[in-house]
Amino acid sequence: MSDKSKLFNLLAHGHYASSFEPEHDEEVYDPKKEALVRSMLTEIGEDPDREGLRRTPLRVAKAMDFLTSGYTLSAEDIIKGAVFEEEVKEMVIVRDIEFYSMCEHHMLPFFGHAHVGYLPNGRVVGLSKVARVVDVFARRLQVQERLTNQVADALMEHLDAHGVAVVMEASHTCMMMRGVQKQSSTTVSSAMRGAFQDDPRTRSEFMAFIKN
Ligand SMILES: Nc1nc2c(ncn2[C@@H]2O[C@H](COP(=O)(O)OP(=O)(O)OP(=O)(O)O)[C@@H](O)[C@H]2O)c(=O)[nH]1
Ligand SMILES: [Zn+2]
Repeated sequence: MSDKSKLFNLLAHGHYASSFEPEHDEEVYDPKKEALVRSMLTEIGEDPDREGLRRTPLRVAKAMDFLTSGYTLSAEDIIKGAVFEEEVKEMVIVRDIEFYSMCEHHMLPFFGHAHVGYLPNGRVVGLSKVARVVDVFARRLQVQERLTNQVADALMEHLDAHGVAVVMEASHTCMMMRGVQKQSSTTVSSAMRGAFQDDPRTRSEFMAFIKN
């Protein structure tokens, strides 16, 4: 423990609490990622050793791991862990599921809402799992269209549904903060499978539900 830490602990706690460390300079989370972030900071003309940036490589490494945690998750496991036999014949819709993803071109966030519907085939899935499946694919480097398709295909395959519909609406910060700099434009993508693709009335019913 440094002399400064000892003094801090003495003032704060009246003793040298060895478990309490006001400074965490030595904490290492992922040396390779942290070294990359440190280089990036240097390359953009920053001083990675100034106080505000000292723990930034570690924070960025942790944030990147969270934002790309979808690579380590399986939509199949999530869906199959909460499928229930249920004779439901009507469409089920989970709408306005917030999501945050990162575009693979600029590694900048895009975010918005997903609307997911399916026509059960004797089985329903726990509702939270629909939102979890969105996150499994959103927490990766993505393009919005692929993300939309992956959510639809995973549900179609593992739920054995009569049909699945996914509509995603998103704002892309790579189009807002830089590049073309359009603040208000949003992108809508859709993926229709089974009955939602084959039957215009089924598709219209879904579209009407998500508009309200
Ligand atoms: N289709 C699709 N395009 C995306 C998505 N996210 C980002 N893009 C686009 O990917 C394209 C990459 O184009 P490039 O010309 O290689 O990159 P750039 O020079 O940075 O382009 P600008 O953004 O126009 O400055 C851009 O048009 C982005 O708007 C996405 O989710 N789907
Ligand atoms: Zn982008």
